[in-house]
Amino acid sequence: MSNIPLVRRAIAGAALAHNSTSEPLDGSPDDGNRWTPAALERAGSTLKALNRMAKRPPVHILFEDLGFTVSSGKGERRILHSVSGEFRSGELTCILGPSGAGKSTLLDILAGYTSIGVDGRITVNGHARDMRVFKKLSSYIMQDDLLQPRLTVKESMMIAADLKLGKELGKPEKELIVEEILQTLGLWDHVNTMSQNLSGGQSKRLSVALELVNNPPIIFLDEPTTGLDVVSIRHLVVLLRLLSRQGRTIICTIHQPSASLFSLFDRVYVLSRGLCCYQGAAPLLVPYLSEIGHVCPTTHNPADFVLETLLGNMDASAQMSELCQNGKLCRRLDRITRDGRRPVLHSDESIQRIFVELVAKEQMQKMEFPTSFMTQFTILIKRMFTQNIRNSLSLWIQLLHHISAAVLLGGIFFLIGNDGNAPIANFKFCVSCVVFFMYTHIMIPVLLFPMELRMLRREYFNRWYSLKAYYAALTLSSLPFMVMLGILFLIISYPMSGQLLEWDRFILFSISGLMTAICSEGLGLLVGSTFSVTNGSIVGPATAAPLLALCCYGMGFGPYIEWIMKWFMSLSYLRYGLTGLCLALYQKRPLMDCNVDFCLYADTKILLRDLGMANDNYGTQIASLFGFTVLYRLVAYFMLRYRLTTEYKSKFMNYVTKFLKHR
Ligand SMILES: Nc1ncnc2c1ncn2[C@@H]1O[C@H](COP(=O)(O)OP(=O)(O)OP(=O)(O)O)[C@@H](O)[C@H]1O
Repeated sequence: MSNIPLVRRAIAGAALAHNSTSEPLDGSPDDGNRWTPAALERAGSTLKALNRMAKRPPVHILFEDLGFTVSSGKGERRILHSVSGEFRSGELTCILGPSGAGKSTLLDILAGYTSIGVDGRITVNGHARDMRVFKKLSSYIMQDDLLQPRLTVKESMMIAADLKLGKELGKPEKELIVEEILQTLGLWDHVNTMSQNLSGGQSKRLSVALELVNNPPIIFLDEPTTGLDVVSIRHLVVLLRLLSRQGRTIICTIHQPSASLFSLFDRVYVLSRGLCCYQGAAPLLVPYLSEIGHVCPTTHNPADFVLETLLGNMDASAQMSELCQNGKLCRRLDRITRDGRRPVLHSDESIQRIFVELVAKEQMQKMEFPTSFMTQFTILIKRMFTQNIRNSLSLWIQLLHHISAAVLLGGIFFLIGNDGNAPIANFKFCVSCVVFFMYTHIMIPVLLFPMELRMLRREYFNRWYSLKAYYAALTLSSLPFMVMLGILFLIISYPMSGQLLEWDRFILFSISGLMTAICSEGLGLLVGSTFSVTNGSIVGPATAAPLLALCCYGMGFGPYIEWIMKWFMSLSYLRYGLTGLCLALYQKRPLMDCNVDFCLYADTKILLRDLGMANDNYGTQIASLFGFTVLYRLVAYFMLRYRLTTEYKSKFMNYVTKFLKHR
């Protein structure tokens, strides 16, 4: 039996009880009436499903002299100035600071999201951070709520569970975990709501919920409370605190926590102007400030006070940073915390031993992701199909676009297909078909993929699936729609334009047209995965235009095309598409009808000669189109990999730096 209502009541009770008290900031004894950490821990024991999963070792993160520099045309700019600090398991830490202080930057670096321009040391349980292992242990909940718009809350959660938990748990257990998380975050009433219809706060909660599914030992959250109402904020922070009590290391940035919220955090890391101004127990922030002459009035929220102090006094950041040695003093400050306030889960030595064993185990494991390639591929292709089918407006637009374009082309080139006096017009029909397939399929990924890329970045970074599985699913998911709509276009335009009604010609014509479409989508994907929407919408057509010009070059003087132009034309995949279409229509064909005295091109051999296609072979055209498709998709894959993988970026930057140094 599910104990979900109990969970929700327990957490809500703990949060409300806390809300209704005016407990001192250094914590309160558990007197039975007021909220205390112990009361929260009792509530935590009701998180049965999540508790059952908490088997992984605690993780301590230590960073020393961490710096971050960005380079721009105007020179270098230092964002983080050699900050140090420590985040421990079993604690909920809040990174506080004025806007632009470097909070998100620090979180990005600690989570491994940013690695270029970073200097300093990061150790995990006393060992240099191994990103391969670290990524398996951590989740990063980013500021943007990037959700699959046409999936319901429950569907999104179950997909996350299937991808992140694999076969570790059965469907009933996964459902229980999903229900528990959704109940806890107040989303249970919206399980059947499409993500695109959720409010801002609900979307935020769902993006947090998705990353909690596998209950990772380290959770980074960038501004998780943005857009939430006070009650939801409290529920979320209470949940995070409960999770930390199970031995997790939870670090989040929060803009301006209220006083009661502030007291829920175990530790605070204050950043200002890229300097660490305080790191230590949350209750000790006020005494620390008063020791250095900034006395916080009793009625004041300590979080507001420290921000006001840092913003109001230009020297305060430097003064405070110097006092805490830019974060190096954190351990000493920590020891000042009175016994019993913070649960000590393991000694450092035992943690290190367990961790070494875990790292060795993880490194031995060949499987980098919780599920196999096939499982990821199946889940992802199902998700993509579901999303495509549910986007009915887009399907209707595409259907209308294909039908109207087919009718328009059929009308313009009406019944000219067998007219020996109008072969050039029929050639234009073939060019129009190439243009139609090209622009339709280049522009869709150019405009849509950059948006999808942001979602992919989040899921890929959090190791939901491999890029290969995603890319295979992406490549195949659009194929059925493309083929069906393309055939619909051809079924209308081919007979309307009066082409020979022979099945083999129609099939060859369709294959050439559809291969042009598939190849164009590959090129669109390459542009979409390399450029933003704005730049891509310029680069896409700008790339297509010369390819198009090259594909029609030589019309009327085929045998006299210069060798250099022939070479350039061979670089345009559209030339192969167009030649394929022309060969399908004109090869091995009887004389065309001629209603005037003389039709030069009634013999289609002469037409093919003057188009420069006399010596071309249909199979070669299709093979070349296939080759270009593979090439574009491979380059798009590597571009995507380069953009998503920080390791690739750092390796590339290292090579560049070495190269420049040795010159
Ligand atoms: N890649 C970058 N290039 C140039 N400047 C950057 C880059 N990354 C961060 N910055 C700058 O570093 C500073 C800190 O940015 P960051 O996003 O970490 O601030 P923050 O403390 O999270 O602010 P907020 O609370 O407003 O989100 C900002 O001034 C930002 O413009």
